[in-house]
Amino acid sequence: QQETTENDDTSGTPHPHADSCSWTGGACEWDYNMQMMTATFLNDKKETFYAYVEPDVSTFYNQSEGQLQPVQPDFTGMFVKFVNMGPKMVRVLWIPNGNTAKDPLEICDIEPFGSCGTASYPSQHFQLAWPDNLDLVLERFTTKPGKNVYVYDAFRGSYEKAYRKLKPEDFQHYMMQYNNNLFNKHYKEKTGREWLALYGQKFPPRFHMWQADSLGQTHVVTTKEIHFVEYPPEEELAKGVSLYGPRPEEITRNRKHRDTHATMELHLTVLSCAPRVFEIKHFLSDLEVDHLLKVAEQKNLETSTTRAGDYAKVTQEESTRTSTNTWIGRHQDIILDAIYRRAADVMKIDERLFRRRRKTEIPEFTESMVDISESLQLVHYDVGQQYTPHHDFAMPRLVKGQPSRFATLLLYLNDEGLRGGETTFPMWRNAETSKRLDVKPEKGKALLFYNLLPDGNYDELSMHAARPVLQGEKWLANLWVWDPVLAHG
Ligand SMILES: O=C(O)CCC(=O)C(=O)O
Ligand SMILES: [Fe+2]
Repeated sequence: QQETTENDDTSGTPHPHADSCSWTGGACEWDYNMQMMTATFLNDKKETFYAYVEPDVSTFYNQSEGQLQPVQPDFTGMFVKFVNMGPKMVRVLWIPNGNTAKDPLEICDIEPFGSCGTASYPSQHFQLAWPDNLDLVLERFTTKPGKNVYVYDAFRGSYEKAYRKLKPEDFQHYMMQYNNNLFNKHYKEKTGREWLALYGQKFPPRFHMWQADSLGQTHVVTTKEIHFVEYPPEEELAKGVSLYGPRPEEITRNRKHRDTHATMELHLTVLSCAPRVFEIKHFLSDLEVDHLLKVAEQKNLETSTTRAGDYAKVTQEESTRTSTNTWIGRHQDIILDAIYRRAADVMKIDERLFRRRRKTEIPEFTESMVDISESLQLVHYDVGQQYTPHHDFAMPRLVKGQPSRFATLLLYLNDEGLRGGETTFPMWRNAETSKRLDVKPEKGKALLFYNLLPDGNYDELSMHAARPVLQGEKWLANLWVWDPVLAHG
């Protein structure tokens, strides 16, 4: 008889937060790769946690475990997280090529007891200093493969000393990071991955996450948000949509500009299992694509920054993101509203979460009345422009709920005359090739990927890049969905 151990498969086990996610449109399904683990903290205090354990690569090909081996990617990049366990702001500096004679580059400032991070490579040299005295180096780090987290601890691990020196609130934050480091050890043992999130504060993501069991696996979504096929009159578009969503009769009225069917099917095809990447062809109709481009033309595109609307401001070399972009909201017109609704359907998330809500709408979502989606970001790349490897998440902040970018939906708006400009996942896990996974832009196609894992950790493998455009131009729209909300009020 088999002993019951903490390694038991948890499929069939109720979701530990089932009570709080019944409204999410199916997210209470428990991911079958979640496994129970125990972490030990100070004074031998133990806590259970459900960790996401990456399935054997053979299963990505529908073969039994152990049949195939993962191929080491050519790409050697990695994510690096810096933690500031001190009461003062700390600046992270990068010394390119280890050349200290040159001026180091500012990577990010870390709030007291906070963290920040960047995509990097092994054998890179970083140093930490107070922003007002960069010559006093607090800590130096050289990155190593497989080691993502680098901690500056002002009290060198002595929580007694921290207790004596810090205000109670600061000490509490110190202990959060202290416990997080302890948790990371257990988590790494269990999963082989480092814990990039911050332990002990929030639910795992409660929004639906599509399974990506095997390459080519397809999920079918039936949506009422059928394609627009003829242009609504300008007056209709100019009216916009209420912040709380259109009234039912407005939806009926705009239906006459759309396809004749009551519903349409969208297919999400798995391109990668780890990270989870799905391709959705014909997400947008030609008319909808034309509309987005028209809206973009009416705006002045600005040079893109990294992680706009986000917390960690990463000011790396200027060449990381060379495109131009602009933001457009859901409420601008009925076509945009329909695109948001369709996006919500494709993610199996209630569309009302993609806008502001009245108090009576989804009261179970207690975090905030704020939307979980950002404005659509329209991006334009000319020949030579690109976005170098990066993650769409930013490191957790010491705020309730620890909001983060959960999913990314990319909408490709053109392909004719375009060479290059692929979206690429250089860290994807597979058993066939050491090459990156390239996704070719195709007009109207969407790409969905998750930046978080089902257990709430940040997925390092979700690293991606936009390859340089070689010929023509590239137009793209980005939709980011947060867990739980962007602006935590
Ligand atoms: O342009 C692409 O294909 C990817 C863009 C991207 O990763 C981003 O804007 O965050
Ligand atoms: Fe991105």
